Amino acid sequence: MAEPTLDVVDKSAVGADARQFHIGVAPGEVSTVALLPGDPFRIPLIASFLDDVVEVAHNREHRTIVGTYKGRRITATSTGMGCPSTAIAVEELARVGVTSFIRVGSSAALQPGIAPGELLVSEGTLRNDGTTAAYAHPGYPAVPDTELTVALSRHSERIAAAAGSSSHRGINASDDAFYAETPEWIAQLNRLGVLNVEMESSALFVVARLRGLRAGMVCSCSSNLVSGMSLYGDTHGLLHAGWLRSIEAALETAVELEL
Ligand SMILES: O=P(O)(O)O[C@H]1O[C@H](CO)[C@@H](O)[C@H]1O
Ligand SMILES: O=c1cc[nH]c(=O)[nH]1
Repeated sequence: MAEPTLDVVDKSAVGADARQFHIGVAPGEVSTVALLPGDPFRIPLIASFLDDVVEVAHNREHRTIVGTYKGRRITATSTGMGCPSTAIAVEELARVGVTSFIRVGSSAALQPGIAPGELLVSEGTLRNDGTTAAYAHPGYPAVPDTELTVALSRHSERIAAAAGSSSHRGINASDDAFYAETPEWIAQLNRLGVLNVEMESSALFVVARLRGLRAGMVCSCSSNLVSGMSLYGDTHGLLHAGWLRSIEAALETAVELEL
């Protein structure tokens, strides 16, 4: 029997000029820079810094707004949790015109002396995720844009210090499985000097590099996994204050670098 002829789809060429399938955004509706929280319910926090805010779309976990900060157009889109939905958000935002991305997330500290609400700026990500394995060799580094990271770190340090808090910079890990972070894994990351762990930056940095885009990340510390400080403690107010400082640092970076 003859093999059926397949008309195989090339996804790299799909939908570049259309309303995007997952995020629901069309070309021309967003700015060149996007802030990326994980949680759609954190989009209003970003909106509180902006003027003339418009909601562009809210489809699945991806809520998108556009507004202005100090005269610069700013987009914010929630990625949802984890690398699969983050890779989709970055791919689709790039198709509609975004060229720079700053993740404003939450993350658990892996070194002693870091408290909830302190800021954590990424200098690179240990890729403990499955999504980026589909994109690149295991040795391919997940690294943020250097110029963006230097500016983001400077603004984070200034804004944290003004509030009597701190900002740290270093290598973080991206895990896929929040509840499979065993004590052994946490101790191993700590011994490697890894500063913090979250779940999205691996995809953000790898996809951004492969597509010629700029990316960076600043997180608010949610808990400290080597100081017995659990997520379920009374730290939400501190985490929230850190989110506000991380958003301000990201916005100042976007203005300074004209992203
Ligand atoms: O608060 P966000 O930005 O979602 O970040 C962190 O919180 C979630 C886990 O609780 C993961 O998405 C992790 O990366
Ligand atoms: O991956 C993560 C993110 C936040 N907190 C954790 O404990 N793990």
